[in-house]
Amino acid sequence: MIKIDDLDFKIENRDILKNINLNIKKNKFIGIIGENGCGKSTLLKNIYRSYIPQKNKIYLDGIEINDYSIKELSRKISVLSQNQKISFDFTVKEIVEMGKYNRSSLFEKKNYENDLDEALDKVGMKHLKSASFLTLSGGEMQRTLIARSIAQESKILLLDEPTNHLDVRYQYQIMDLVKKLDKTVIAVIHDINIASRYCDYIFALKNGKIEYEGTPEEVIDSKKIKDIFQIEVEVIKHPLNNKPIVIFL
Ligand SMILES: Nc1ncnc2c1ncn2[C@@H]1O[C@H](COP(=O)(O)OP(=O)(O)OP(=O)(O)O)[C@@H](O)[C@H]1O
Repeated sequence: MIKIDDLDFKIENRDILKNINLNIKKNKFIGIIGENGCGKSTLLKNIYRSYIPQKNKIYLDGIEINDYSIKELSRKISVLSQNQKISFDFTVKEIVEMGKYNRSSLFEKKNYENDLDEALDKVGMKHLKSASFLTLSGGEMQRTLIARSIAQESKILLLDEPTNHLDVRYQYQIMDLVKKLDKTVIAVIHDINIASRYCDYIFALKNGKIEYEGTPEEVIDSKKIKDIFQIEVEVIKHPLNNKPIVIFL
């Protein structure tokens, strides 16, 4: 579904990403972990074309991403980024409606209202659909933005720190919700235990390179975590789901 061949990316002559190779299959939940500044957001930005790769090396369904129009790309990919600031006083429903701008034909508009309600229902926000977005709590805002990406009907969801600023309950609620969406997800995740619980496959970046990749069981290992984050940890198995969990020493 998404294939990246030997991507390098420079900003102001500095190598930010080096020799990135990824091959992401449909409906997999992919995590990207790594220390601050190692290039995680830059990698996502290359995928959603906020940065234009300096060489054509990112393919979506076999087609180089620069060959898609913006509208075509927005039908394929939705993005929840770290700095998505909405300063105008839109209602929750209006925010979700923005996800629909890429569906403009009369045929596609037929179920418009239903689709909006369904998206809001999925994230438990239907009762707040007339509320002002700016008055929502952080968790409600995040859920509204997820409803917008549901309305967008894209098959791929890119998330840059989706649990940022959320309390523990919302962190798990949002991740549970995303996991159930039946989409291909690529998420930058800071919390290693959350990455372990939700990801099918993890890429660990170090200085702009993929240092380790594999299932959570393969990547979340005390030596590898020390190498990536320079911290001492012990890795044990979660008593209920058997996933690796990190205990900070
Ligand atoms: N527009 C830019 N101009 C200059 N440098 C940039 C720009 N965008 C990113 N960088 C640099 O590229 C490096 C990688 O940044 P990036 O945001 O991808 O890291 P990250 O792994 O997502 O970090 P964090 O975990 O802190 O969000 C950093 O050193 C950053 O300062």
